Amino acid sequence: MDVNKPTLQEKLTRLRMSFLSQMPARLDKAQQQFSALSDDWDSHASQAVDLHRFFHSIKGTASSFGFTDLAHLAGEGETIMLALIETQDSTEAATQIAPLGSLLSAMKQQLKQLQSHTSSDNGTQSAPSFEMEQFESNLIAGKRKALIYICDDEPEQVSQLGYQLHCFGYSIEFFTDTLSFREAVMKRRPDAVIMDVYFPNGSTAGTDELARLSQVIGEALPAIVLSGYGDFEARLGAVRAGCMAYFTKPARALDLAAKLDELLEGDSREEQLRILVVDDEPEVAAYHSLILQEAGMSVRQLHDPSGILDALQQFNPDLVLADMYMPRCTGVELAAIVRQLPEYVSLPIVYLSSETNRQKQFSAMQVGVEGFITKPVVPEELVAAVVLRAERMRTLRALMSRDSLTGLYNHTSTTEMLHTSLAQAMRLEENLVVVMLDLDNFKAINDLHGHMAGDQVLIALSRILRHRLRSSDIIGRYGGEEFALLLKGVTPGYAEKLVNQLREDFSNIAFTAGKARFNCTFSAGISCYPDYTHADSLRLAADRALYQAKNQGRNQVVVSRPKHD
Ligand SMILES: Nc1nc2c(ncn2[C@@H]2O[C@H](COP(=O)(O)OP(=O)(O)OP(=O)(O)O)[C@@H](O)[C@H]2O)c(=O)[nH]1
Repeated sequence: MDVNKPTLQEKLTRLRMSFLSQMPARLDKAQQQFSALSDDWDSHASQAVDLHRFFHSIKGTASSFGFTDLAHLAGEGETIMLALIETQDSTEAATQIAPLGSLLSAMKQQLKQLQSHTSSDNGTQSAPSFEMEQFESNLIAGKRKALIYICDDEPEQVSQLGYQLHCFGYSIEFFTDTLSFREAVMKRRPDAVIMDVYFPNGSTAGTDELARLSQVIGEALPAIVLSGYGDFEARLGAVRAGCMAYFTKPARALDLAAKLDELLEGDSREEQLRILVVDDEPEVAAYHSLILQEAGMSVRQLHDPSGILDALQQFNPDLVLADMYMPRCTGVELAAIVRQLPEYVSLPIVYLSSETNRQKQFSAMQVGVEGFITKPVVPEELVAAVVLRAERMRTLRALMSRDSLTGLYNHTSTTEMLHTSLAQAMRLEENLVVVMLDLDNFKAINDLHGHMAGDQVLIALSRILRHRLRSSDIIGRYGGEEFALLLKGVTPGYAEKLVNQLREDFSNIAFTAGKARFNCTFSAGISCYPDYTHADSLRLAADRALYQAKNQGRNQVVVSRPKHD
């Protein structure tokens, strides 16, 4: 762990302090509004709504931050103001508002106490009543190249396999004996292990070592057995050591890569869930964002609901988490605006509010929102509620936009993304590289080795692309054996180098079909914005470059040099 990096607890404490530091000014303003309304309700009636909002928002924020007494006082103020606004009797109002004077004093008193506690705790006072530390320890690990340890006493048998796994995008380290393997695990935990069974120091030394290690470190390492033997004893040893899969030699790198991906929680390139948090209170938005970010989600905050259209277009969220009461427009109105847009009719919207009135919650949901989460939220529950709905959205979207064989974006969505990525590149004034990539002589592979062997090649290429490109890059299966890549913010020269490296690595992957072994290559054409400024011209330029690569003998990359757009 990076000791200089603030922990979740420290970040939350900062937010809470920031909230407290703004309270005196907000209380002063509330005091002025209260005095004005007490003096002359009719002339200042519009301020009543503001004062109600003040109490409502302090109730929600204070409870989120665990300042329960302050939240309770604000809740009393909210009730008084609501009754006053609803009765609309200005003669009664002046007397009914009187208790707010002592309530505001009590809030100031409470604030002083909180400030002295928080500063004497040196900023480390524990946040809300829930188990933040436990939540922190359950966080999803960040993304990086997965580290795989291969332990086999006959390195020559696995070196080729290791090399091919490296081509798929894994970081590989080899060990030839169980002792050095154990030492390495104790120093740095791998993401997964590929372990032989038989070693000179014992016929089941490999799986015995895994079993021993799992006792020492308290959990089984994600492990695959790769053994020359497939007998019952060896398999039983693997099961008892908690191994997830068993392969006998010789194993195909593609099959091992598929199993490793499965072990490493499915698709290691799975994009983060994108959540748009709409709340006019910056600290509250930051607080909820922090919880969702720490759980591995990508979060954007929007404090002014009028920015919703741009935020939807630019961020393309999987879910919107919106406050219900905001000054410019309410959460209900916001949801109705989103629902006016055909492309967002199924986007999940969840309200996050301290509104506890069931009737109000119910009518707020009539505009087609997915749920209602009441503040203060327990982080685990917020994450669970958001993930559940956002993932459902992802699944639906994937069915519509992904190719079923490779899981990559299909032709339609790749074309759409070319347009949106180009618009984004123009806005950010950064490059956008388009790569059209086509397998060489693929028809011959199908004809010689069968359609299923051809499918394995397509899957292998898509796997390499997913492993090796950044999650911000777009990878599409543009046609049968044609792929399109959209690489953001890179130069054509960098893209050429990258694609050439991919081309070389891919050409080294050995495929098998029955007894036959074969390799496959691809050719690629590259074009770049701003050299070309229209989606069609970008794609056509990359296509022309690809055509040139094919004509020049295949297995090469050509960059389009523009004459005119
Ligand atoms: N196995 C398999 N083959 C496919 C799939 N989609 C398209 N193909 C095949 O891809 C082959 C493409 O052949 P061609 O367009 O002649 O190109 P090529 O043989 O790769 O030759 P060049 O592109 O000129 O190097 C055809 O045989 C298609 O049947 C698929 O999903 N699976």
